[in-house]
Amino acid sequence: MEHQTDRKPNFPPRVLFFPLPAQGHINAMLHLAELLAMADIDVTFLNTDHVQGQLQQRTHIQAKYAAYPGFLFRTIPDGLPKDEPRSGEQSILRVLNSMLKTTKPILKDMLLSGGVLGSDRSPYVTCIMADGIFGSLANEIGDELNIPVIHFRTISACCFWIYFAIPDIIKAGELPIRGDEDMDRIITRVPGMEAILRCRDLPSFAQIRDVEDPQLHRIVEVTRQSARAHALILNTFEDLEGPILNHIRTQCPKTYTIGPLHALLKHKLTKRLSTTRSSKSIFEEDRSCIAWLDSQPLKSVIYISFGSLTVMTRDTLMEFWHGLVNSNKRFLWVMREDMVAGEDGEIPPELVAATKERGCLVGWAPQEEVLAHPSVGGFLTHSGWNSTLESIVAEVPMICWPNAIDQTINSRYVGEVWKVGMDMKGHKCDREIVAKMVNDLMVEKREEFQRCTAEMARLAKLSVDEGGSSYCNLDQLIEDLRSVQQPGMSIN
Ligand SMILES: O=c1ccn([C@@H]2O[C@H](COP(=O)(O)OP(=O)(O)O[C@H]3O[C@H](CO)[C@@H](O)[C@H](O)[C@H]3O)[C@@H](O)[C@H]2O)c(=O)[nH]1
Ligand SMILES: C[C@H]1CC[C@@H]2C(C(=O)O)=CO[C@@H](O)[C@@H]21
Repeated sequence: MEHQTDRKPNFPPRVLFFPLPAQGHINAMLHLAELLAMADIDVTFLNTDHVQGQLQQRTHIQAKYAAYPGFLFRTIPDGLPKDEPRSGEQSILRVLNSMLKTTKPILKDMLLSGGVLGSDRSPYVTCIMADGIFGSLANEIGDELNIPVIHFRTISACCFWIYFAIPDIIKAGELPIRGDEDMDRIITRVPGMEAILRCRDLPSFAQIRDVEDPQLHRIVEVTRQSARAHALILNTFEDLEGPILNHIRTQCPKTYTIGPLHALLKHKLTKRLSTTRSSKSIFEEDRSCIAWLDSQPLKSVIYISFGSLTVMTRDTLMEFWHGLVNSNKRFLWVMREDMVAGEDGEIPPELVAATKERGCLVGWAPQEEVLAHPSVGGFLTHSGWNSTLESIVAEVPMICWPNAIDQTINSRYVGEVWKVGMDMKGHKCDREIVAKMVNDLMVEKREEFQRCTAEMARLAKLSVDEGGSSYCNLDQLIEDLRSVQQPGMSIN
């Protein structure tokens, strides 16, 4: 069989997407993959066997993307036994570590075997679009096979930049954190964030008590690898994170900001008069909540979702529930079946019963549609990056209950910089606080937030409209992908 490395030039470009197998990563990368497909760039979307199985079971993804002639799904093992649990934050770290150990030779083999990742019209991968968290692995493969690599990091620019700055923070003696009483100390060594960043706002992996922490060092290393990539893509927009992006570009000059990607995709699909929406979720979407929302008054409902990975104790869940009930507001709550930790994880039946009056519980919602619904007036969120962007676009103010990863810094920016919501971090998560914050968001401070959410939503929409920064950056990225050096001229 012909090798990728033996190939003759002049085939059309084909971009290989390689996301971390987690919902927030798959969503963002599928949005971009579709945008490229719309621009006649062929795409191979590489999912793990496990994720592709879930998507096939719960969505019409294969049929939907078959509408794009050069769009292929391919799969790769994640290296874990078939029956190993893969839900929740700890599990995704296990999956990540397993893939970092096992994937490289398999992926390299796939790339070397002509046609495995391509089709007749474009048999060879001309660019690897790797999730930034796979950045080191992807750079190694790119170097060895002479294929350009672009990193798509699905977190906020703020979080990316903090990881980049960690060695300087440590050198300046501002890390480690020295106990709980240290959490309000300001970290001054991140350029562009000199006065805003407290220890408690650092990404969770950076809230270390030991500077040798191996997990943090792996994340810092992978982040710094983006400076070696052909380009870096961030799902953000200039008017949101401009000052930080200027700093990032001192290290990663070719940084494309093309977000909010879901809004850019929607804009382009609408222009094509193609507005049918379909699920991309590895969870079973329950659309009954849309009918429920249809029967609620304007902006009366608070929507609650903690994303695809958050796990909480039953006690925390009960505090949220009592707080919501005591707030007297209507609520729509996404309660994943794997969301409550421990064996006692079943949703309390009394919760389900009492909620019926003024609430609606679903296992997984069509979130973009929910946030855009006129009945929704607030969002209690874990501050995952996709949820944050979706809320900004929908002009819905947030209460942030960040749990881990980048959520701690995203929530700080939501509360203190963009002023489109309130940060619960640092407050005890009890029913009084929850009820008060819900009331503040939905009633007392509603008008105050409205001004900022309306302005930020306006800027987000401008960025994805024709001539806007993200719209133009996507065009440049497409040009770049069409012109990147054809691979396969040599094996290093
Ligand atoms: O009922 C639901 C709940 C969520 N979503 C969607 O699922 C995605 C969730 O993504 P995100 O908000 O980013 O949260 P996580 O699933 O927790 O994402 C992980 O990945 C993100 C991107 O790297 C990080 O920002 C988060 O911290 C990390 O937990 C969003 O697009 C939501 O619209 C639904 O469609 N239905
Ligand atoms: C499992 C988490 C490890 C870090 C990943 C990440 C990142 O890009 O830093 C973001 O979200 C999480 O899903 C990933």
